[in-house]
Amino acid sequence: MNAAISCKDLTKKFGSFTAVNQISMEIPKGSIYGFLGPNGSGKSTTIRMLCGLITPTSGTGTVLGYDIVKDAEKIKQRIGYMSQKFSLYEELTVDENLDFYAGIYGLKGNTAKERKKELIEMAGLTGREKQRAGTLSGGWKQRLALACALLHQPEVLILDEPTAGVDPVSRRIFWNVIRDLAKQGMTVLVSTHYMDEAETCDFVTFIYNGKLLAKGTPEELKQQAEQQSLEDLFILYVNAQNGKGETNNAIDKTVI
Ligand SMILES: Nc1ncnc2c1ncn2[C@@H]1O[C@H](COP(=O)(O)OP(=O)(O)OP(=O)(O)O)[C@@H](O)[C@H]1O
Repeated sequence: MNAAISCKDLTKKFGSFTAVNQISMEIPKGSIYGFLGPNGSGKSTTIRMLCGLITPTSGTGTVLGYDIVKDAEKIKQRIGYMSQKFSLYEELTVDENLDFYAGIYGLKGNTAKERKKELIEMAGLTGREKQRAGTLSGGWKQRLALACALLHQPEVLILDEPTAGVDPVSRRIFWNVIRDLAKQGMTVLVSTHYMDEAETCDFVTFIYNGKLLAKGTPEELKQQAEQQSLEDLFILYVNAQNGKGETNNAIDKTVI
């Protein structure tokens, strides 16, 4: 498989606590890969290791062929990353935020100007260039953060709960942009708590207590566990792990 991101037995311990426990996965180029799991299950920690922001305790991984430990700086230059906090400068305008990130990515002159123009249009921010980021609503902030993460035309986009706290209309607009990017060949790894978003991913994984429980296409996983929706499946996994609630035998077929 032509994987844009892959990892094997990726593990992160904080002291004696294991936040991520031997996660292995392969994310094909040009796919949208959903990362699902309850709060504190280890999604952000895994994402931060893959972005080269924190070092794994053990295990290996590559992004676009670069080693996540040895080539962390190269990975940071080649991917777009959007954290839960959006990383915007609230006192700066839309234009100034984009200029700041263009500087970080080494874009200059006309290249920077043209790229900014394209992204302002893509994000639907036309007319708001002089507005301070701090005064934008959640949906606009989110799209500005996405525009900043895309300035250097990354091949891989990593989004950590990009739509948390954003209204349904803005979420839909955001996902239309993400799907367009994937159609153009971008690989997208996205963590989310929204099952409607997960249903439209090409592949999903369930992570719980730092462990990867299942992975596959949404259809495969639902069929194997005989569930109508990913939400039902998600609840089933969590209950099965906690040894409570209703479970079914079919779940054994999907759990890794
Ligand atoms: N720097 C750290 N030091 C100690 N513990 C940490 C650190 N970072 C994360 N953790 C712990 O690791 C576990 C996994 O956290 P993580 O943020 O990866 O989960 P998550 O699945 O992204 O959760 P959420 O959906 O709430 O964002 C949590 O118990 C968290 O408290």
